[in-house]
Order: sequence, then structure tokens, then C-alpha cells
Amino acid sequence: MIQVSNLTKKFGSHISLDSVNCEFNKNESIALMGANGAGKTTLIRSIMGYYHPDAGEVLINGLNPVKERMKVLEHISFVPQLPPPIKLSIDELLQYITVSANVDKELIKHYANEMKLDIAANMSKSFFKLSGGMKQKLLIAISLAKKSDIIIYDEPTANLDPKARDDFYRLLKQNEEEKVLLFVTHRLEEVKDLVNRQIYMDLGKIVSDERV
Ligand SMILES: Nc1ncnc2c1ncn2[C@@H]1O[C@H](COP(=O)(O)OP(=O)(O)OP(=O)(O)O)[C@@H](O)[C@H]1O
Repeated sequence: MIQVSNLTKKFGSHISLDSVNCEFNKNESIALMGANGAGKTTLIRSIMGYYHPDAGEVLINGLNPVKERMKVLEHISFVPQLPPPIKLSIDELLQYITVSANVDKELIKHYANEMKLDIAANMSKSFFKLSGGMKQKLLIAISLAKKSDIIIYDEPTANLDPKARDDFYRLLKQNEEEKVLLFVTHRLEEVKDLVNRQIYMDLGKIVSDERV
């Protein structure tokens, strides 16, 4: 589903990805780990077509994510490390997502409810005025409701309290079948039951890739 071939990405003279090769297929749940600056975020941004590679390529279901970004993003649910500074109200945001990405609004509300986010009480509030944890819960609810075949999470639990983390992992467990789940994390023990592949990066390279 995701093929990364000889992918190199530089920022100035710094090599963030150094000829990376990997493949991610259906029914794989991958913990992507490594020290700060190892290249994890650069890899997932490259998968989503944010960056032009300096060499090599990424293919998502055969499509180039830089050239066919909109088509590729239809297949991907993504929750970033830091929530984006969205100025829309929750109501407007849900409306926008429902129309632009064809996501079922009621399903977003369902998952928000499962994440113990009181969406009804916050409908008119701006997204950026929610607490860090509330933003993350809403983004997670949207990512699950989107029903994509590729789910990418870049350390999504930093702002979640332990109960919310448990809720999140439970929902994810119910939703991982027939998908690629790519989970950037520094806490393997939290996602151990969820993943069946563990990849470590260092200095822009994959240094270990184990199926577990
Ligand atoms: N937009 C950018 N401009 C310049 N340098 C960048 C950019 N994005 C990443 N880098 C550099 O690329 C390297 C890899 O960064 P990346 O964010 O991919 O690491 P990471 O493994 O996700 O780290 P962390 O665990 O801290 O999130 C770092 O040295 C970083 O400074």
C-alpha cells in the first residue's frame, strides 16, 4: 500500500532521510520510533506528499503523493504532533470536513463521545480555544470517522490524560483491521498490544525493522 524507495530528503546540507527503503501493507500496525531528530516526522510528511524528495520516491497505492496529493490524502487519516491553528468553530470545522472529505458528521460525534469529549457543549467554540487534550480528542475522532485505509499518528497522545489514552487505544484496536496504521511514538509500552511491527530510525535511516 505504501512503498518508499531510496528516499532521500535534505534540508540544506542536513540529510533528514538517507536513502530509506520500506514497504507498509494492509493489516500492518507499525510503531515508528527513534531519537528526536531521527527523521520520523520527515518520513511521514514525505508519505503524505508535503515534501519533494531529493532522491527516490514514495508511492501510495501506486500514486505519487506529491503529484496526486488530493487523491492520496483521500486514503489517509492523519493526526499531527501539534494540532494545527484552526480558527473555525467546531460546528464550522465539522461542516467543512463533512463536505470536503465526505466524513459522516454523526460518526465524528460518536467517536468524540467515545473519547469523552463533550462536543455538543462546545459547538460554537473556536477550535484553537479548546484545551490541548480536547483538540487532540477531536482530531482523533475525525481520523477514526474518516474510515481511511491508512492511519498515521505522529505522537498523538502527548496531551491526553491516562484515561483518554486508554479510550484512544481501545478505539484504535477496534479500527485497525484491513488498514495500515503508522504510529510515531516514544512510548512503545503503550502501543505494544496494538502493533505488529516495530521500526527504529536513527540519523535518517531505518536501523531496525522487526515483525512482532
Ligand atoms: N522543515 C524543516 N527544515 C529544516 N530542517 C528540518 C525540517 N524538518 C525537519 N528538519 C530536520 O530534519 C531532522 C529530522 O527531523 P524530524 O522532525 O523528522 O525528526 P523526528 O524523528 O520526527 O524527531 P522528534 O522525535 O523530535 O519529533 C532534524 O535534524 C530536523 O532539524
